[in-house]
Formats: sequence, C-alpha cells, structure tokens
Amino acid sequence: MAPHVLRTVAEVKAWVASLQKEGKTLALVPTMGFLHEGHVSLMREGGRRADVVAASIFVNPTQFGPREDLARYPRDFEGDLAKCASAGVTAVFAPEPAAMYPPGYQTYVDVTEVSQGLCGERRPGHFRGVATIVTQLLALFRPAVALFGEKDYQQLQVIKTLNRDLHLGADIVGMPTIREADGLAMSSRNAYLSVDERRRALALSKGIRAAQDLLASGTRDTGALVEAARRELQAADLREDYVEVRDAGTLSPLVTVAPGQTARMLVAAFSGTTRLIDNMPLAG
Ligand SMILES: Nc1ncnc2c1ncn2[C@@H]1O[C@H](COP(=O)(O)OP(=O)(O)OP(=O)(O)O)[C@@H](O)[C@H]1O
Ligand SMILES: CC(C)(CO)[C@@H](O)C(=O)[O-]
Ligand code: BAL
Repeated sequence: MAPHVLRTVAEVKAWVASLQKEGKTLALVPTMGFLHEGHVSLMREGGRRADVVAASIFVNPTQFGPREDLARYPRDFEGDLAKCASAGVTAVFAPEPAAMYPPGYQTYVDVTEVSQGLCGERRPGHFRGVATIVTQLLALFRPAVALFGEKDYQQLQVIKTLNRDLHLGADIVGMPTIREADGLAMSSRNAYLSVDERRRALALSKGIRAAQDLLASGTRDTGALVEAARRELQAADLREDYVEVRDAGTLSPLVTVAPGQTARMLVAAFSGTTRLIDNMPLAG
C-alpha cells in the first residue's frame, strides 16, 4: 500500500497520537531520500522490531557546508515512495525546510566529543546539523526504535550519544553497510560518479580490506595499517580526505590495535569531485 505522506509537524503529531491510541510501537528510519538497498534494509529491519515503520525524507540544509552539494543533492520522491511501500513503510514524513526551521528557530544540538575529528573536522558544522534534525525527529515521533546505517559510522555514534544524553528513549540500532557486488558501499552520492570515477571508487573498500589483511598477518601498528589503505587510494588516483583507525565505541584515535580491541578503520576520499566515505571493523 502507498505510504501516508505527512508534510507538517501537526500532521506528524496527529499521526503519532493515533498510533499511540492503538497501542502500536513505531520504528523510525530518517533519510535524505534517493533511496537504495541500504535504506531498504533499515526499513525492513524496522518492520521486524516494531509494529509500524515510518521514514523521513528530508535533505536537511543545516548539515551542509556552504560549498557542499545541498542544491544538487539527488531527489526522486515518487521512486522513493514506491521503495518505501515495498519495504513496508506506513508513513513518510517529507517536510519543507520551513517546517523544521520556521522563522524564530534557534535551537541547535552539539555532541561535543564523538563529533571531533574525521567528518566532524572535514565538514565543520555537519554533525551539529545532523544532531539537531535527528533530535527534532526523535522528539516528534518518539519511536521505540530508530535505525541508522554503519556506513555513516561517526554519525551513528553522534546519534547514540544524543539519544542517551537527552533521554530521548529510542533504541538506536546500527545496521551493517549494504554494498554493491564489487564491494562499493551503497550511497545516494554514488549517482554523481562517472563510469571511470565509479571504477576508481572501489579503492575505498579495497584499501580497508588491505588494512584488515595486514592486521590479520600480525601488524598492529595503526600507522602501517593506514599506509596500506592509503596505497590503494593513491593507486586509484583518489584524493584522500582522511584515513584513520579509531576505537569503535569512543572513536578515540589508536596507535596500535591491541588484542581483543574493537577498532574501526574510517576512510573519506574524493573520486573526481565526489566525496565518499567507508569504514569497516579491524579485529584486534
Ligand atoms: N550502504 C548503506 N548501507 C546501510 N545503510 C546505509 C547505507 N547508505 C546509507 N545508509 C543509511 O541510511 C540512512 C540515510 O542515509 P542517507 O539518506 O544520507 O543516504 P546515503 O546513501 O548515506 O547518502 P549520501 O550519499 O548522501 O551519504 C543513514 O542512517 C545512513 O547511514
Ligand atoms: C540522519 C540523517 C537523515 C539526518 O539528516 C542524514 O544525515 C542521513 O541521511 O544520514
Ligand atoms: N549520509 C550522511 C548525510 C550527509 O552526508 O550529509
């Protein structure tokens, strides 16, 4: 069945109230649209964890820097609705920016520690925008469960932290990264890539796998692991934004991956002008 389209905060409040009256639990999947199998995996898991699934489709202006791609971010609302329908989504919230940031709006959410470094450093203000809109969505929908992808790993830690610190009460679920057959992480921004840029973009996942292999062969020094990933980026002529190894929970930088440690390699690089990110666990 076609999802119910909600456009205003008042419509969301009324819809959530009717759900609560029926005693139904809610799973929320926030997105920026131009949906792919990664988004669909979150929606389907939402359906396994709650009675009803809602998705939001909102290209949130406050998380884009002045020189970023807000104006040209890909959109396909009708296609997105069809994907939501087939993934079992009951309601789609697709507000105009003025619905979320009306005149007089003045409240922003800063998650101080896990927002530092990585994308937080390379995209100043980005996580403030993400944390602000996600806080609004969690406060409005009051979902039992909200699902996010591990592809945006630092974002996931930011959201887990704000949910805990602001007592928002959702169960924040991180879902594995869905990949194309050759290993490229699915991302709406892959649509920007030319055939050659798409081929070269594979170096992100190849680089992390090279680091995983090196660790498996006994090299624990993160400098060497970073170099292994970097070599793949350089061979594909990708411009590195960052390559780092961090603790998987706190995101603090690591000098070595100790036995039993849960570490994560996180990479951001440009293929042509398109900035892509990827990350995978490094098993200590
Ligand atoms: N390949 C993927 N596998 C699993 N989840 C994903 C994947 N890509 C995105 N997601 C998750 O879907 C949610 C919405 O993300 P978003 O709409 O920004 O899509 P995106 O493909 O990450 O877009 P972009 O290319 O702008 O980064 C986020 O929680 C994100 O982590
Ligand atoms: C979480 C999110 C929907 C907030 O705008 C966005 O950052 C995204 O799509 O990952
Ligand atoms: N997928 C995270 C949202 C962003 O890049 O702005």
